[in-house]
Amino acid sequence: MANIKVIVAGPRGRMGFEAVKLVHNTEHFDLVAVIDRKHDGGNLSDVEGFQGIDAPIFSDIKECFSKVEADVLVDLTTPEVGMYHTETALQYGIRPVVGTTGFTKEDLAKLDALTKEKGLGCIIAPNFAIGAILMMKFSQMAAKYFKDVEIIEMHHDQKLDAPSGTAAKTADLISSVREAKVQGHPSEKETIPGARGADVEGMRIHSVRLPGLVAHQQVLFGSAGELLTVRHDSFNRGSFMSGVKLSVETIMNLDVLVYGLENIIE
Ligand SMILES: NC(=O)C1=CN([C@@H]2O[C@H](COP(=O)(O)OP(=O)(O)OC[C@H]3O[C@@H](n4cnc5c(N)ncnc54)[C@H](OP(=O)(O)O)[C@@H]3O)[C@@H](O)[C@H]2O)C=CC1
Ligand SMILES: O=C(O)C1=N[C@H](C(=O)O)C[C@H](O)C1
Repeated sequence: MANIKVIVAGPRGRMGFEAVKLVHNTEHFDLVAVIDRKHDGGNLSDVEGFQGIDAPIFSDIKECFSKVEADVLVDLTTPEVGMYHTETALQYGIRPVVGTTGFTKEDLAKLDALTKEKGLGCIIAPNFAIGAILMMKFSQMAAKYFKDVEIIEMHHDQKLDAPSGTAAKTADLISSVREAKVQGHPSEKETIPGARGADVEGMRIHSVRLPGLVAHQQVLFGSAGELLTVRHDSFNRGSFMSGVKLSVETIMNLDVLVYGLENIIE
């Protein structure tokens, strides 16, 4: 079988850097280009940290798709840019694997429609780490028995979106089995706005941002006389790479939108 031709958007970023190395080091993947707004027209091998990794650099994604033959775009940028890149990839017949978070429900609906129209696979992965997928699945299982849930997600202080994509997806999975319930005292009042966190059908999400953190989440389930905590920690970005690899391989056989790796992990 031919190698899978991959473009990475955001190569100098914390995730993009790891993804470039993954693609470069995977025998059946070829890194055919990168999207980087700061080095248009150059070659990645001339950019600090990428010595020996040969790939043309484009700042304009449409120019890149017009000139380079590719199968998959791996996007690791920002919410607005990521949405534009994903839509453009689908328009050009290229399958997007999107790690970028911060997409709204409307964005997801738009991409679902576009994926169907084009008959192309698209993976939106709020979290690529296997442990994080299990943490979300275990939380979904627990929510069937515990209706009172608080999600605490904790990230580095350079993160742009809140809540995290993982927390939003966890809330989604929990909502699918939990009847909406207003938690806490019915008459509770916030004397400082935001004290009780974001409200998703009565469950609460709290976003912590601190230097030193990478990506962490705990889901607390409370009931009379007991507390269940489900927790996951990513200590480095290497933790996400097996999920990126699996996504690039799997997307070649998909023709629908997949939101969350729990849908493709056996
Ligand atoms: N799904 C998952 O498992 C994970 C997802 N993420 C998500 O991945 C995304 C990237 O995270 P992270 O690597 O930490 O972020 P970084 O800020 O380290 O990297 C973002 C990259 O996007 C680039 N970028 C920003 N704006 C543009 C633009 N207009 N055009 C082209 N490139 C642009 C930046 O380049 P420049 O230097 O020029 O600004 C930078 O290289 C985030 O949305 C994050 O939430 C993160 C970890 C795991
Ligand atoms: O920005 C990050 O770092 C991460 N973003 C993703 C998210 O928003 O859930 C995945 C992981 O938590 C790291």
